[in-house]
Amino acid sequence: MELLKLNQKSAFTPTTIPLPSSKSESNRVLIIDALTEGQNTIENLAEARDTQTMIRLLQTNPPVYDVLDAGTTMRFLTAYAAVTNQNKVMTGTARMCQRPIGILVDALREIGAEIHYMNVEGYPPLAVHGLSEQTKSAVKIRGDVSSQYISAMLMIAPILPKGLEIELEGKVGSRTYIEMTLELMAKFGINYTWEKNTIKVENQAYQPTQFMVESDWSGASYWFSLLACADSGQLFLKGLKENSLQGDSKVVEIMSKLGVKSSFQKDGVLLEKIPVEGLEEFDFTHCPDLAQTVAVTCAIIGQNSKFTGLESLRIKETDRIYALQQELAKFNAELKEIEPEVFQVIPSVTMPHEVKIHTYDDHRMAMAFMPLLTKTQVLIEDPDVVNKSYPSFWKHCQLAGIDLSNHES
Ligand SMILES: O=C(O)C1=C[C@@H](OP(=O)(O)O)[C@@H](O)[C@H](O)C1
Ligand SMILES: C=C(OP(=O)(O)O)C(=O)O
Repeated sequence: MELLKLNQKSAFTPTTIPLPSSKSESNRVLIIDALTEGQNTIENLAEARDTQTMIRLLQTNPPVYDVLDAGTTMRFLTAYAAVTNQNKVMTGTARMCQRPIGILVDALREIGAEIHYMNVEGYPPLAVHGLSEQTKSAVKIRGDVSSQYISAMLMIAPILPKGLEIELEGKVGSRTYIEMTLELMAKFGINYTWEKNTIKVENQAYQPTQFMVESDWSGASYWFSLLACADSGQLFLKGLKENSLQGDSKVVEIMSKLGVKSSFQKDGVLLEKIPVEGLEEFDFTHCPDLAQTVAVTCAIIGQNSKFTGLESLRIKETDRIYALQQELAKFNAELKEIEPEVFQVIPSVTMPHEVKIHTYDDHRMAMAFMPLLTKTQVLIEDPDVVNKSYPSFWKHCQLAGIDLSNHES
């Protein structure tokens, strides 16, 4: 077992963290680019494995699209393969084949795509046989499982001869990601309407565009957390904008209550340590990728808090609720379900001299627990797991002055 040892450190001198680019923005513009007739200029695509996998699959066009563990790549490429009328097998890691896709497959079948399950009904692997004729121009999609199904359908909508009307059914989670999809489509010349629960996109052409991918706010969240947990310090996060397309920019507001002040500058944001105001209730419905960061922060800084909107965490890279519960317990903190789907973070009161974090094939488990090094020595199992979204994460930790080394198990 590969282990990374992070030595305890609680003060940070001002440092600039370059940050990776957003994989969510990158994976959307890559699909839009593939659907555009004409030349786009896209700058700053993400180094994330999820994005590099998408680039490789689009460029090499193999008969089997193996997306590894990338949810957006699986969902977006399934819709892309259908609308471009291709025969493709869609597959991924064992975990990817346990992440549901039935809602997207149903929607694609409704508009005329031919798709078969190759193993278990509702889950990858899939055999996509394209969409030769659009049979319907309106679909209903439930919004409470994954917004990625809706984003996937929206991006192919302008290409469909009859356009597409999507009625969102029930509670809509990760709404900010649907907004990101539509705002990006608009930047590439697409008109749409979104009234109440119905989004409508007519048949129209994407326009060649110049686009620069922003830095990744989900990746930025770990640096906010580090400062929230530290005794003192300042960090400058490069390439973030105040008016972001990414819903995870909500971390600014959340962390302002947990001891981090953000000041936007021309080319990024300056983080400074301030007194904790305390916020007792957090709803992660629209920013699920921030939940682990904030849970660990609250557990470390002694902030007893209530968490809701965690439902989708169970079907991500791992069951993130279970994973958090197991790993928080290692330093005597808890994520306790106090009523159905309502959780309480009960902070740590005694800290062991060393904590070994298991990462469950989930990049966010490794990164979210890094700030624990402000209180004790930390060992991270399988540190390369960060490559999914943030391959330079440990290098950036070193830039921040963190002493880390490989450790024999
Ligand atoms: O569309 C996207 O880029 C994403 C949407 C979210 O997933 P869900 O919609 O499944 O919550 C998020 O968790 C994921 O990391 C990226
Ligand atoms: C859930 C995530 O990604 P995906 O669903 O695209 O695999 C994530 O990056 O935290």
